[in-house]
Amino acid sequence: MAATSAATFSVGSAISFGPKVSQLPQSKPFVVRFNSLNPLTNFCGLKASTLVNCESESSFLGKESVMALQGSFASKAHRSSQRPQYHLNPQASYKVAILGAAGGIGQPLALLIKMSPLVSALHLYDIANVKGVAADLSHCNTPSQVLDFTGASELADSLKGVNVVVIPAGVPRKPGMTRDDLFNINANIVKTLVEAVADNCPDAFIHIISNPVNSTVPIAAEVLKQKGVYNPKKLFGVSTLDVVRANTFVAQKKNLKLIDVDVPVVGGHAGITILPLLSKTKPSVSFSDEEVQELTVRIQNAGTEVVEAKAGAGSATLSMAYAAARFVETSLRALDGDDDVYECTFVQSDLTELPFFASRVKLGRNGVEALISSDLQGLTEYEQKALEALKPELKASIEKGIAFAQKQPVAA
Ligand SMILES: NC(=O)c1ccc[n+]([C@@H]2O[C@H](COP(=O)([O-])OP(=O)(O)OC[C@H]3O[C@@H](n4cnc5c(N)ncnc54)[C@H](O)[C@@H]3O)[C@@H](O)[C@H]2O)c1
Ligand SMILES: O=C(O)C[C@H](O)C(=O)O
Repeated sequence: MAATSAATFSVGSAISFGPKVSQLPQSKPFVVRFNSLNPLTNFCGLKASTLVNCESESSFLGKESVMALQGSFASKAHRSSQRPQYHLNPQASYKVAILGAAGGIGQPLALLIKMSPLVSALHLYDIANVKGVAADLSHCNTPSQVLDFTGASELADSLKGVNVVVIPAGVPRKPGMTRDDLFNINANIVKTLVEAVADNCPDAFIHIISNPVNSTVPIAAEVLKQKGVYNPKKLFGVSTLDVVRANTFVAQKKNLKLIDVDVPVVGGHAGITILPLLSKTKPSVSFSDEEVQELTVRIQNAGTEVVEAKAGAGSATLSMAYAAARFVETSLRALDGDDDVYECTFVQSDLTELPFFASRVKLGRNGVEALISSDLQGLTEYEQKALEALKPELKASIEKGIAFAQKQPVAA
C-alpha cells in the first residue's frame, strides 16, 4: 500500500572511523510511520518492519496496541518532520545469517528478523536442533525465505552471499560466573565461526554477541587479520542491550516516556566496563548523586540480575534478541542508504588509548563512518573517574583475546 500524507515519528538513540564527529546528532534508531490510511510500517520500535495495516485482520498488532503506539509517538511528529526522511527501498533485499540460531537468543532473534521487510533470506545455522526452528519460522507469512544449516559441513553454505552475520553461538553464564568464565569455551567457538565468515562472506557486517564480548571481538579481529580480510568498520561487538537497559531504567526512575529516552553507554560489555553516560541522556534530565550511583550500578549489573533470576537456566535471551534485532535493523538501514543511523557498539576505536571501545558510531553503507567523540567530552567527575577505572579491566580483556588468537593462528 502506498503511504499517503505520512507523518513520521521517531524513537530511540543517536550518533565518529575515519573522522571523529564532535557534534552529537539527534538519535534516530527507529521510525514508525502512520498515515491517513493507517498503515504501520514498523512494529514495536524495530524500524521499517513489515507493512501492517491497522485495520487489517492480518495485523499481528492488535488495533488497541496500534492506537497506544500512535498515542505514544504523537508528540514526536513535529520534531521528526524537520528531519531528512529515510524511505524504505521497496527493492531492499538483504541476507542475514544467525550462527547459533537454535539457542535462547537465536530463536527469538530469528523471529524478529523474519519480520523485517529489508530481509529476503534468513540463514539459520547451529550445531543442532535448527531444522525444527527453521520449519516453524518458515510458516510465518512474511517475505523472507528461511533456510537451515546444521553442523560444520554446512557452515560455509550458510554464509554465502550474506550481508549481515550475527553470532550468538556459545555458552551463557550461570549464577556465580563472570562473563570471562565463558572465555575458554566461547573463544574457540567464535574463532571457528569467524574463520568461516572470513572465507565465505568477508564483506559482511559481523555482529558478535557471544561473551565475553570484550575478548571475543578482539579474537574476531585477529582471525580476520590473519585471513587478510579485516575491515574494522564492519566488525561490531553488540552492546545494544546496555543501551536498551539504560533507557528503560532511566525512564522508569525519572517517570519519562520510555520511547523518548536515549542514554549513550560506552566502554565495554562486562561489569564496570559498562559505562552509561547519564549526563548525556536525551532528553536532558538531572540526576542526584544517589540516582547516578544507583542507576549506573543497576545498568552494570543488569545481566547478572537476569542470570540470578533465571537461576541456572541461562542469561538474557528475550531482551538480547530485541536488542540484537534492533542492531540488525539499524545495520540494514545503513546498508540501504539511510544516512542518519547511529548506534552504540564495541568497535576498533581511537577515542581512548584502548584499541577497542564501545561508543556511539555513525553507520553507513561501508560500516562505521565515524566514531562520536563528543560523548566523551564534558563528562561529570563521576563519569570521568569511572572511565579511568574501567580501562585496566577492559585492556586486560582485549589483550587476552588477542593473545588467544595469536597463539593459535588460522590456516591462511
Ligand atoms: N552481548 C550481549 O549483550 C549478550 C547478551 C546475552 C547473552 N550473550 C551471550 O550470548 C551467548 C549465547 O547465549 P544463549 O542464551 O543464546 O545461549 P544458548 O546456550 O541458549 O544458545 C547458544 C546456541 O549456540 C549453539 N552453538 C554452540 N556452539 C556452536 C558452534 N560451534 N556453532 C554454532 N552454534 C553453536 C548452541 O547449540 C546453542 O543453540 C552467550 O555467550 C551469552 O553470554 C551476550
Ligand atoms: O550477563 C550475561 O552473562 C549475558 C549478557 O552479557 C547480558 O548482559 O545480559
